[in-house]
Amino acid sequence: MPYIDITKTLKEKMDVWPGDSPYTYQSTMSISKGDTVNVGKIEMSSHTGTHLDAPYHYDQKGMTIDEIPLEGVCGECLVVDARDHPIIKEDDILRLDLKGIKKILFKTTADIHGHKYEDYPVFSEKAATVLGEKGVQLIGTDAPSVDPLTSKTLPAHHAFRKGDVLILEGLALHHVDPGTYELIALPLKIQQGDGSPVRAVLKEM
Ligand SMILES: N[C@@H](CC(=O)c1ccccc1NC=O)C(=O)O
Ligand SMILES: [Zn+2]
Ligand SMILES: [Zn+2]
Repeated sequence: MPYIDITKTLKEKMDVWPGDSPYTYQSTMSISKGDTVNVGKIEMSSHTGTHLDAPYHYDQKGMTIDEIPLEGVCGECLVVDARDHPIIKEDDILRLDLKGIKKILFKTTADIHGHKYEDYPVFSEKAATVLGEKGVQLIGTDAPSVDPLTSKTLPAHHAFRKGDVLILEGLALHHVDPGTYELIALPLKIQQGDGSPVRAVLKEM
């Protein structure tokens, strides 16, 4: 099977960031009611489920989601097992052979424990800085954020921003073995968007 789906399903009553817009899908036209077609209306936050942050999400001057280059979200990526790390620290990064690695996905315990928002693995500011310094251009996590729920300063987001590292969040990685794959995770082309849901897939290399 060449493609591995690493996207969370968007469904009614799914967990969202506390206080954020709930996900809803409503039928607006229905064949069973005599319409020619079935049509639905989706309402959701740009940060629901598996999504890409635009730098604009945490930096007023940052790139918006419609400006993200396609090569920034497609290409060779490394999936690493970070399941025994409640905080991904600088040492965890320094132990990795990142030669030539531009995209790296971190498989943590977040996905196994469901999309929980109270405690999920995060990145230390130093780990985020080192990833940028090593030339990584995109990181992905199965957690809903790279900073703690209660953070008001978002140190990891801003450290990734300084290193021009894009952030994919809410991945489904529980079924993915560590290794090298081709990643495709295209955001919607939302004008002035701060982020977007993506359909993220991995292809065996
Ligand atoms: N996935 C988001 C979570 C987040 O920061 C957020 C999402 C919706 C509404 C507010 C948020 N953050 C801070 O208030 C992120 O970490 O980029
Ligand atoms: Zn986000
Ligand atoms: Zn984020």
